Amino acid sequence: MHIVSREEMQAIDHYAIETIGLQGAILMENAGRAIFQKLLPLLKKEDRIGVIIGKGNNGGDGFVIARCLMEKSFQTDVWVVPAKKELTGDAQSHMGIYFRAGGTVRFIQDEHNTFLKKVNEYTVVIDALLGTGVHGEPRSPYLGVIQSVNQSQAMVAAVDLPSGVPANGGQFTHEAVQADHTYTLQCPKLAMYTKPAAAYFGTSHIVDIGIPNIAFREQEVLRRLWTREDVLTSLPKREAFSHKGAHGKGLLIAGSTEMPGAAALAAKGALRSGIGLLTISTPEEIWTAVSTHAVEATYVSRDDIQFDHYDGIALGPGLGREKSTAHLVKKALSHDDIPLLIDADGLFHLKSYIKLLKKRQAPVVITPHPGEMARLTGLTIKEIENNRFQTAKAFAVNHGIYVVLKGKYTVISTPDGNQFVNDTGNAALAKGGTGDVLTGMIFAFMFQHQSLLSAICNAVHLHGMVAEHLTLHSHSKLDVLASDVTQAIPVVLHNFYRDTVC
Ligand SMILES: NC(=O)C1=CN([C@@H]2O[C@H](COP(=O)(O)OP(=O)(O)OC[C@H]3O[C@@H](n4cnc5c(N)ncnc54)[C@H](OP(=O)(O)O)[C@@H]3O)[C@@H](O)[C@H]2O)[C@@H](O)CC1
Ligand SMILES: [K+]
Repeated sequence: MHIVSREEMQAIDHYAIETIGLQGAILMENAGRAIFQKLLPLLKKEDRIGVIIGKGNNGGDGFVIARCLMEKSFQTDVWVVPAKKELTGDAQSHMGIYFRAGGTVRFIQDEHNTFLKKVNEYTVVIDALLGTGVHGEPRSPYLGVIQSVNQSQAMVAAVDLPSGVPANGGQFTHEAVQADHTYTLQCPKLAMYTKPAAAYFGTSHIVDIGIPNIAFREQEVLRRLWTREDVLTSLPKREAFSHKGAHGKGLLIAGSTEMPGAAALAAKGALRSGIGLLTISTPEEIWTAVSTHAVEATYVSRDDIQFDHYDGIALGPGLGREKSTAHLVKKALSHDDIPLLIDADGLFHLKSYIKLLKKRQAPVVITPHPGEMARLTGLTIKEIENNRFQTAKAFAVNHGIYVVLKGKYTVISTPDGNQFVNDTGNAALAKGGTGDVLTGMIFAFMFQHQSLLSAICNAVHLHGMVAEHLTLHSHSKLDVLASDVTQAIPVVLHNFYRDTVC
């Protein structure tokens, strides 16, 4: 499923209307009807419903929903913000259809006090004020209407976007509709996966309005959600006659005397995700501590590493930021025909050797959180968070690497500019050590998947699913530990393999 910017959505709409000939009024009819069908199970006959309509096409969708509600005899008031003559185009057409079908409306500017009273009495409000056409802070009278919707106790169902939320996300501080449900038309907009916009959506529903796929292909939208179906069709199949050497001989350079746990967690993540052979390089003082948790691994001293012996290298978790560990990053980068995964303190050192990235033949994957990304790019964390998609893509393309920018919605960017968003996981993962487990999972998958991209995306997806599994069955979001994540990988993998179509 594609994820689009406001401009891409407008271009896709335009293509569907002008080139394919699927008229705007038809798309609007499809949108309103499809939203109504999805909304219907949430409605009760005794509900008092207010449909609130703005002057653009978002309002036009509202007229279609109002007609569907009227046909099913729901108690509905339709409130219109602009004067009648301000409505144009498809919205005007659907207002006409609504009137000729027997509908009536009230204008907020004529009955402002009644609107304020009524909005508090509604049990359901349909927000069809502003959609992708909004720019900047909602102006009067929209701002006041948004405030009264937010103060009401009604369940708020937003059409396409909660009104006032910019479709492209980014920083904003103005008031916007706080929806309980948002019915996003055709495909998600960037706002759904960025802060602070994502918090306004409530439960998101994607509504198919019939725009043909060719419209997306023609616009070359390079961003999409990585779905459960993607995982099920790309999980690796283990050949009956395979042997341990066929599933990756990996070197994990991780851990320090202060952070032995990071090495253990990354190792456990890799071992639980199917790596064939794992060698861990940690300071010798902590071999015993780490090997208690990773008995299946072998160990190598930092001075004795033979980089060429491995199919891939992961480095960084708990490595430490001393100069003595920096040369390991340089050495790993210099062995340019070995795939490399860099995380945590490895990313700290990477900044000094960033030019080596372009010289490599084998792929590099980095897994920064926004703080690490800020350090690598020289931007602030705020700048990263406000432009997650753009900064991650620019870094991936400029350096020819895969960037896994972690967060509530982790964004995976490829060297050729494609981006994939992960929507699994929850706040149980907001804890030290869970990133180390993810590094281990990606590392193990790198050796076993058909493509590096599906290896990375599947690991991120399953890591999130493990958190969801834990909080659904046996844990709260507070008490999940990174070691719990490693222990629950098997049940989640088991469930996925049960459903797999590989
Ligand atoms: N195109 C299609 O095929 C389909 C589109 N569909 C639907 O159309 C929606 C997009 O429609 P849209 O482009 O008309 O924009 P929309 O969000 O309704 O509002 C624009 C109006 O708001 C106004 N306005 C802007 N900023 C403002 C502010 N800060 N404060 C106050 N007012 C502000 C602006 O006025 P202006 O500022 O330009 O004078 C303009 O009049 C989309 O989200 C989806 O729901 C579906 O029907 C499927 C088919
Ligand atoms: K809306």
